[in-house]
Amino acid sequence: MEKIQNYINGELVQSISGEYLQNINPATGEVYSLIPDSNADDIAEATSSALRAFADWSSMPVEKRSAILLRIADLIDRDIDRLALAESIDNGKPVTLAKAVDIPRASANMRFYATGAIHVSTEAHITGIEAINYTSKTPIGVAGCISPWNLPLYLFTWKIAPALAAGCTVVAKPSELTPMTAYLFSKLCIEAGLPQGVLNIVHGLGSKAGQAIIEHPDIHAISFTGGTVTGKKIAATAAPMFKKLSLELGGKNPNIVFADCDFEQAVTTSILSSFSNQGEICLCGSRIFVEESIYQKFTDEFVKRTRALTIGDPLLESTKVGALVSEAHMNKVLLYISLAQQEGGNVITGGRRLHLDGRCSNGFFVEPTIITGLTCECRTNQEEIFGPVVTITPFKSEEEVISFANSTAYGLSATLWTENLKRAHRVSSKLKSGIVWVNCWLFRDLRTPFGGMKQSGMGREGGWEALEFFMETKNICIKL
Ligand SMILES: NC(=O)C1=CN([C@@H]2O[C@H](COP(=O)(O)OP(=O)(O)OC[C@H]3O[C@@H](n4cnc5c(N)ncnc54)[C@H](O)[C@@H]3O)[C@@H](O)[C@H]2O)C=CC1
Ligand SMILES: O=C(O)/C=C/C=C(\O)C(=O)O
Repeated sequence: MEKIQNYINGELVQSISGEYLQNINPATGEVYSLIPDSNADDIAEATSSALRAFADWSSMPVEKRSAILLRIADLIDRDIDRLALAESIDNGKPVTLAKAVDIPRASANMRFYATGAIHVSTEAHITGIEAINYTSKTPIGVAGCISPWNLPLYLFTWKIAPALAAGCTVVAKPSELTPMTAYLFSKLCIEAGLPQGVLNIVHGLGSKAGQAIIEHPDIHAISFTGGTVTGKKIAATAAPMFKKLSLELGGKNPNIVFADCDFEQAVTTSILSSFSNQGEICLCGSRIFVEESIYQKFTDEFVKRTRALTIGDPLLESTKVGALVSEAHMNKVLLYISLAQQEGGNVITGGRRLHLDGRCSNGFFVEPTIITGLTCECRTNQEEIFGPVVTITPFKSEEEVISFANSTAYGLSATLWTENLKRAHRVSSKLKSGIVWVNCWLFRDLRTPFGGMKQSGMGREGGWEALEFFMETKNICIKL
């Protein structure tokens, strides 16, 4: 059985304790590899290695740093089939999705920041004839990057690329549920000639290895994507240490469909925003609000197309919905479906675990599920489920749907469907979300600020904001 290894000081090594955790294929329920069960000792070693590497990496000409990161991007592209297969086996997502979205985005992340860093510029402020102020931006030091299991290599690279491009060295921890592509990535870093210690990848549990990253006094910036509960815990540890924090947390995103929308586009994209990646994307539109006059028409069509989705073996080309990431997560999703029924909801399609035939008979599959008849205040409509479960609720007016949309503790993204430009602009301005998509969903431009309001997090990723996050700003005032 394959044993995943940590990547510390440029080498692949086992954890200091020599202990391993089991890695399960969620489509079959079988253990298929082992993960180092790393602890604070491994994090200490990784951090020492990152500290040693910092002087050379941060002072290397940015063009040279960029060339190394571009080589890594090229190697991701070269290995796309292998990485997509590994991602699908580790996470349960359809291999077609991993190949079309996850892996191309991982190389795009590397390329975007490798080239972006070359164009960083700083400001000068001329204070009359008396002084010149200029601002320098320098890498903050060792950064800690902690990524989740839903978009494993996609979000892992989304954090480490800006950190490395900015000149930081990194201690990173991928999710213990999906460690495989980060492990394969460490081999690509060695092949690309990334200097030793610049990136260190330590595998293991969040409560042990992850927590040790947050607590380590020589790690000055933490970039985290994951659940809001974990984000709060991280903030509680890191804030008194005055660490810089970027937290990209959960969502309970509204998908608002006005009667004047392009109906076909709204339904087609709503299927994607509800059930892509088994609904395990923090941007999924899990609360669908439909204007009363088209509520029945929308619901009928949406149900029809949901029932047509092929749930199956993630390795088959025909599969549109794969397995949920773990048995525990599947049980959480099923529990929310029961809760919805207790709260008076009608499950109008889906609602059950699926046992497929053949090799996937013990996999963690849940039918795409649509629930109606719930109030906005109930727990089903307030808490993040993070699975293939959506609710549909009718609304009467713009004011009403804005209050429905803003009624949760989250504020990550919102989608709205209307052909009326003025309405699109007016409603967007009133939505308390970090991201608003009008007549589209998850249409990404990596230059744009990405992140949430309220309990969806703090800080923004993407574009210059992510590069700046990993830098320290200094103003130098010269009296003339
Ligand atoms: N992108 C997102 O918005 C995500 C949201 N979630 C939400 O969170 C819920 C719980 O999922 P989990 O797997 O438990 O996610 P999590 O938020 O606990 O895990 C994300 C990452 O944080 C690490 N981690 C956990 N505890 C830590 C700690 N104390 N210090 C440092 N790192 C720590 C994990 O090892 C993993 O690498 C999901 O059901 C979903 O609702 C989960 C994953 C991604
Ligand atoms: O950067 C993106 O395009 C998407 C990010 C998605 C997440 O952060 C998530 O699902 O956690």
